[in-house]
Amino acid sequence: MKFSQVLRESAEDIYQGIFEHPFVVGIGEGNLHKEAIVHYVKADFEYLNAFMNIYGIAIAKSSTREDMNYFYDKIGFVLNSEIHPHHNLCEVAGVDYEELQGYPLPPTANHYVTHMKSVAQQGSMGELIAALLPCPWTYLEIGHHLKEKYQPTEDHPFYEWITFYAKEDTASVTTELCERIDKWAENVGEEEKEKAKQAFIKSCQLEYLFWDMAYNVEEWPFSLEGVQQ
Ligand SMILES: Cc1ncc(C[n+]2csc(CCO)c2C)c(N)n1
Repeated sequence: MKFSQVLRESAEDIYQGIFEHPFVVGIGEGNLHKEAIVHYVKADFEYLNAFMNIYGIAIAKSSTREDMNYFYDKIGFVLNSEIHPHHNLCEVAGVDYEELQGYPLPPTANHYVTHMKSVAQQGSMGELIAALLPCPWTYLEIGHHLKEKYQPTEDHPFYEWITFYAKEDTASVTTELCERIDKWAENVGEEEKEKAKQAFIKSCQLEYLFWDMAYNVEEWPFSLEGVQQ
């Protein structure tokens, strides 16, 4: 069995939990509350910045031009395309996207980003990819799941969000990262693979918790004023 399949199977319960999460169900049913949408976009804008930083770390760790070009290209995609689903959410919530930018990450989102960054800095290329993979892979499956279950038409409030993630682009980044990690796994021992699996599972758990963070409008318990992020 390919290593990417081992990873996916090890997280089956988390994927199912994500499909059933009230935020994800709320996208499908088109009845998400505004506070949750706003909280999600604020945190996700910063999450995407961190995601691009990590692609930058991947470039720093790359030894071939092909790898460098690959991660460079992915930064471009996050910069220019990942904003479309955010625009859809902002339209539904009736807020300007610019108003939701520059906020500190709430605790759970901060935890997720810190996990990915520390794995990226300290781990192997395989661990780095494992920590990043749940991001496109869970969204791709959410997109497919919602498309199939709710069969949204253009008048659905989250039609663009759902169709964006069910599209080819999210599928191809998932497939490409899987191919990369499968190739990496062919040349490393069990211990290395186990570390990558742990990084993958933790990111899956944190994907679930990111939805929870947004749905419950999670905040820091005390003011962050004067605290460096
Ligand atoms: C918490 C969170 N997880 C995943 C995504 C989806 N996503 C972010 S960047 C990217 C492309 C990777 O090259 C994808 C699919 C998100 N927006 N927010």
